[in-house]
Amino acid sequence: MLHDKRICFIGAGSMAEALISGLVSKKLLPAQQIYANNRGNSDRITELVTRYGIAAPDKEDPIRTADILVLAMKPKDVATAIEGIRSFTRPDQLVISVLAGTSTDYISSLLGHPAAVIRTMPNTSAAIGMSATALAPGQYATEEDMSIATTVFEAVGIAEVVKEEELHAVTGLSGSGPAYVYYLVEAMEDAGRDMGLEPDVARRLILQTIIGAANMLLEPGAEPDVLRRNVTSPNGTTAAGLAVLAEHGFQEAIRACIRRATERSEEMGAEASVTSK
Ligand SMILES: NC(=O)C1=CN([C@@H]2O[C@H](COP(=O)(O)OP(=O)(O)OC[C@H]3O[C@@H](n4cnc5c(N)ncnc54)[C@H](OP(=O)(O)O)[C@@H]3O)[C@@H](O)[C@H]2O)C=CC1
Ligand SMILES: O=C(O)[C@@H]1CCC=N1
Repeated sequence: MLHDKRICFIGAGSMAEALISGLVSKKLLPAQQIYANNRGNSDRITELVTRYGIAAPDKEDPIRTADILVLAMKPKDVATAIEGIRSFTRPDQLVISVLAGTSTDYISSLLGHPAAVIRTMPNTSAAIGMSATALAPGQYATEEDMSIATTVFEAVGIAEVVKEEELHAVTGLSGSGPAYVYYLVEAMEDAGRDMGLEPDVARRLILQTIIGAANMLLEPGAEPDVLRRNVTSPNGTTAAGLAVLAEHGFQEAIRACIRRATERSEEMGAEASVTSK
């Protein structure tokens, strides 16, 4: 479906690289049909061209000729970025946004035409084909547009269709989510070091524990509270450890973290639209 399409990334940072890496390794379309541009860091573009074999830069042409534009700059930069490319865009292009907080209507208004915009929230695990992505169509996007966008994100992980207003919560949960897991690993590694374990041994044990637990949860009928109880022997080590987590407000901390990240997504969307005024 995408084999003859041209995709141009506007913004070439971490998220663009994760998607490019995933798309190229999954061979969803030839790497030479993928373009990336940014505000002006040409070394970064050269790095992506060399690393993934994507097409060499050409400032205006890929934007004019692309079938799909992927907006991948920070939300605060979207107005300036679109101002810079607006005259090269076409009304029939599909616009996929990965921007936190930023509404499809706002992007259409910046483009100045009823653009088919699909708002998405992937995560950086797209780089290894393991993103958890949610997508929502803007008011001018068709079913075919959604089908194309879903194909893109299914190539780099799983894709779930949600209502646009739910994307703030998705951002707090799974967009930012990899960072929470890395933070947990950092804390577990510190603890392992404190207990005298070799860091490389501790890392291997921690990662296999996380992978094993995630795979247990993927088994049919698995529930986290049941699995947790299965680990927790009465008066044993797990019960002792979990009691300390409860004393430190672990569950409340996680809920507050995701709530705050969700609110921040809402704030960033509002800030981006104020900046452009
Ligand atoms: N990082 C993540 O885990 C995730 C990020 N996102 C979203 O992805 C988007 C990008 O985030 P991330 O990749 O982390 O950010 P980065 O800071 O890594 O990259 C931002 C990119 O945008 C470019 N840019 C800035 N201004 C313009 C402009 N006017 N025209 C063209 N390009 C411009 C920058 O170019 P230059 O270097 O030249 O300044 C840079 O290439 C954000 O909106 C974020 O909400 C979504 C899901 C997960
Ligand atoms: O931190 C951020 O704002 C972006 C959005 C989700 C992950 N990173």
